[in-house]
Amino acid sequence: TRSTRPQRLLKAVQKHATRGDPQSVISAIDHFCRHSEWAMNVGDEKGSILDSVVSELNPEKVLELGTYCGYSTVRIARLLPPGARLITLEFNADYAAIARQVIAWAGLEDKVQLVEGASEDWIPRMKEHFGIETFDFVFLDHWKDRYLPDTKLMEDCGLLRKGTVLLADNVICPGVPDYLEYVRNGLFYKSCYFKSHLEYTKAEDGLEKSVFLG
Ligand SMILES: Cc1ncnc2c1ncn2[C@@H]1O[C@H](/C=C/CNC(=O)c2cc(-c3ccc(F)cc3)cc(O)c2O)[C@@H](O)[C@H]1O
Ligand SMILES: [Mg+2]
Repeated sequence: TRSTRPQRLLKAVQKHATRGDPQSVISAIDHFCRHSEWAMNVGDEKGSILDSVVSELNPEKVLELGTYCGYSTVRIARLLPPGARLITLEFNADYAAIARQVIAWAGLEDKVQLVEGASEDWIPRMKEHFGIETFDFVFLDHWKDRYLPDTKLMEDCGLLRKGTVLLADNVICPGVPDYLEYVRNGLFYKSCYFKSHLEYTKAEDGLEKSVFLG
């Protein structure tokens, strides 16, 4: 049977990227998505904004919601200091299998824990299962109607502390209106918008950075 797009993306990584070199993995995926097949990775333009937020924050404990093929997982993990940990949640077994191989090709498996399952099932288990008290940084890039309920769930589970940074992809395209209203007009966050473009296109999109006020 015909291969899937994530499988073809992984093949492109294995063909063009150097094992143990995260930047070459990122470049191989961006080239594949720009010149062969579009895929819903955060991409190079928004990825540079993601890089600057992570580099400035130097987080120890990171949570990613929605691994997909592991592109943003590699972007974030490559910037983390030794001993820092990234937990990424992915409930599609096929995507998780591809992402594990992409993360391994980049040589970042020691910094990353890919958990196969739904965010709403695993967010409440972060403390007892992973020994996580609070997260320093959360990247939201899963189903767009899950951003707001999962943010409220993280609050309720005490996983956010004063200064925790949430960075949300796709706040314009496809858009997350309920989440935006909550972090911009609610009382719990200081929020700002980073205008950019939808990955590999000229359409507008952007990232919303929201700092939890505790
Ligand atoms: C509750 C739960 N738990 C665990 N994993 C979960 C989960 N909910 C979803 N996932 C996982 O995360 C990824 C899903 C990503 C959803 N992203 C998008 O839909 C998306 C779409 C576009 C887009 C823009 C314009 C278009 F014309 C078409 C598509 C761009 C993007 O950047 C996107 O992120 C995917 O790997 C899914 O299995
Ligand atoms: Mg996205």
